[in-house]
Parts: sequence; C-alpha cells; structure tokens
Amino acid sequence: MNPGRTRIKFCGITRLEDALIAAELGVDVIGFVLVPGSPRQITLAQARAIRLALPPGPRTAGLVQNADAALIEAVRTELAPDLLQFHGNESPALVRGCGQPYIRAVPMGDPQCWSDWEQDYPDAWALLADSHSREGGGGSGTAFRWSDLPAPDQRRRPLMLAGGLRPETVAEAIRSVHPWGVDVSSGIEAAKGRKDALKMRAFVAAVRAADAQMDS
Ligand SMILES: O=C(O)c1ccccc1NCC(=O)[C@H](O)[C@H](O)COP(=O)(O)O
Repeated sequence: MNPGRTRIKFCGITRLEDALIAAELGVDVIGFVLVPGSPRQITLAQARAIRLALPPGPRTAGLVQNADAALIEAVRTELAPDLLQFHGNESPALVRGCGQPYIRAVPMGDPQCWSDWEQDYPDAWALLADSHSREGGGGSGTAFRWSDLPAPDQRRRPLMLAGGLRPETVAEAIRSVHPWGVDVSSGIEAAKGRKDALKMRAFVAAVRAADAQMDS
C-alpha cells in the first residue's frame, strides 16, 4: 500500500457487485461481517465466494465479535482472509495467538480504553477506533468524539477511524484526526447490507481530495 495516502476500508460487504466496485476504486480493505444478528451478516461460504472472485488488490477482513478459538479457526480455514477483525470481548491472548494479521476495534464509547488497548495489542495491523461500547456492536452510523483520540505523534499503532463517516464528513475527519485509515459502512449504503455505488465513489473521491489538500 502507498504510505502517503489515507487507507480506506469498506466494511459490511455482502454482494459481489459492491466488492468489485470497491476493488475498482482502489479500496484497501473489504470487510465481511460474520456476526450473528447483524443486518450485514454474511456466511463464511458467501464471503469466500466474493473473496475468490476479487481481482488482485484489496485485502479482505473477516470481522467477528465475541469469538472463541473454534470460530477463529473456522474463519481462518473456510474464508482465509488476509486479516481478522475483532470487535468484541476477545482477550489479548486469544487475539494475539491467532497467528494472523489483525485489526482490533477499540470501543471509543469508553474513551479510557484507547491507551490500555494500545498496550494490549502492540502487534495489531491497525487499531480501529469506533463508537461502540465495551459490550460490542458496530456499524451504528454514529460518530464518537474525535478529540478523545491521542494526537498523531502519541499513537503507537496505525489508527483506522470508524463510526458514522460519510462522503460529506470524511474530509473533515481526515483533516481533524490525521488517521492512517478510514473505515465506513452505513455511510455508503443504500440499505443495510447493500452498498450504494454513487456513495462509494463519492467517499473515495472525498478521501483522495482531502489527501491532495493535505499534501499541498
Ligand atoms: O456492521 C455491523 O453490523 C457490525 C455488527 C457487529 C459488530 C461490528 C459491525 N461493524 C463494524 C465495522 O467495521 C463498521 O464498519 C464500523 O463499525 C463503522 O460502521 P459505520 O458507523 O456504519 O460506518
């Protein structure tokens, strides 16, 4: 990945047509929500079929919440994503023992978490700051208080900003937070689990415009 630009993750992909547009747009990571009860839940078999149909380019992430070792192993063997994403009460030992690059979601509903979790997950591929509470959740379409995040020079791991981002707000988020990456789900949807092509394009264009402005 190009280190000079904000990485983009589209989460909650359930349809190949949406994944192909994401790939065409140069999105860095495509996330599959494997969480029972989520309106964006996808089965391992469906996610695998999309992964296998993707052109080279985007990484894939399998997102779990409150997973145990058996589920993690099933995701690794049946989906074989590039990344695992942990969104619930998974312990540092479980997460770090999974033997795979991972994204750890940090519940910014409890802002005290950030510094502890940075210490607990020192080998995370990225820490994803989202608006949920310690009890879990995600894809809420709501933002948290960005000022609760540490300044860029205080961050130990790459920060991926999530929570309520939209094509209209992502540029301001990039200017304010200077995240390593941005993650979006609701803000690019036509309906839960179905992405909107125009919103996907507008989101990526807004990120690239913000990047260009920051470089100038
Ligand atoms: O998307 C879900 O339904 C979901 C359910 C349970 C745990 C996590 C979930 N999504 C996590 C994500 O990575 C979302 O992209 C992230 O929360 C941002 O969502 P949004 O605020 O809708 O952009």
